[in-house]
Amino acid sequence: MKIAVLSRNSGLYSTRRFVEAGEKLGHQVDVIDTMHCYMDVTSSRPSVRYKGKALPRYDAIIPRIGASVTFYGTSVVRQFEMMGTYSINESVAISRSRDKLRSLQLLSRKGIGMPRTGFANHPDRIDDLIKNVGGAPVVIKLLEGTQGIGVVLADTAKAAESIIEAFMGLKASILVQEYIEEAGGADIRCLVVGGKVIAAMKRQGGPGEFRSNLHRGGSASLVRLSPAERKTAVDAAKTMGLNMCGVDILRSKSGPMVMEVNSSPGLEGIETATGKDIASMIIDFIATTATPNKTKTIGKG
Ligand SMILES: Nc1ncnc2c1ncn2[C@@H]1O[C@H](COP(=O)(O)OP(=O)(O)OP(=O)(O)O)[C@@H](O)[C@H]1O
Ligand SMILES: [Mg+2]
Ligand SMILES: [Mg+2]
Repeated sequence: MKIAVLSRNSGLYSTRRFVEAGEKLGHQVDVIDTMHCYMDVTSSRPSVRYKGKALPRYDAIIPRIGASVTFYGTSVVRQFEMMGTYSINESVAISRSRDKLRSLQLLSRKGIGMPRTGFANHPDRIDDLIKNVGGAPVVIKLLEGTQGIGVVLADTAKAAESIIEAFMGLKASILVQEYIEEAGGADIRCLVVGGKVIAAMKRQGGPGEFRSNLHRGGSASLVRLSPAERKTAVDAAKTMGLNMCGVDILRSKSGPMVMEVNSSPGLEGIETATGKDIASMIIDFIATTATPNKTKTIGKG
């Protein structure tokens, strides 16, 4: 097969691993810089142009769309879909999961466990917003944050109000969430591919840190999932319509709670923690699933 990895940087661990694994399995794998693709969207024979030439026909693409380039990146994926190229994750599903508001609304509608969450743009009654998710302590998150930046734990209602006011002053959209203390500064990353959890790891924050992000000094280890956790991860992936994703779960007193679903999950942490060749498992999934001109929208909303 001819596979393209849409990635801004061919030196990234995950990108390199897809190329390595694909070539080992006998496929041709090219890395295409998403942001350098351009296209004639009105042509009756859609194509993607790159560095002065039309790209050859690929059987499948693996989009690795960073959060900051979601808008343009998904439009490039859409163009490939119009050409009949199979994308492991569809453009609509990527957009859906990127929008935290939209994805939490959809997950909640499907009855998937999640921390009580309030969204606000500019509430007149911040005290009510906090009370509505069960009162302090609460976690306040910037809608656009990643790597744990912009995620704050407020111990008291007073602290929460000041933090929310500060974010509002910066015109940032925020989310206020019940703090799941019993998670103990850890979360579980479940890697779902083709409706199955193919790998999972526990990430534990450093001492005194409630955020488990590896970028914030967290450490990863192997974990055994309960059947309920496995089901939650698979249901979340299905709700988002993603064939490949990382589902982040908190272990709470009332069962697994989904925090977010990531459509471009990194491979380094999870391959290291589990010792599995995950890149090859993903390439294998593509090789058995990719059918030309069969891009269909899975998931709703
Ligand atoms: N409601 C909560 N209760 C307890 N811990 C939480 C809660 N929300 C987040 N955390 C902790 O903070 C970390 C960062 O939060 P979250 O994943 O929402 O932020 P992010 O900036 O989107 O990170 P990412 O890089 O994973 O996208 C989580 O991995 C988890 O350990
Ligand atoms: Mg995130
Ligand atoms: Mg996270």
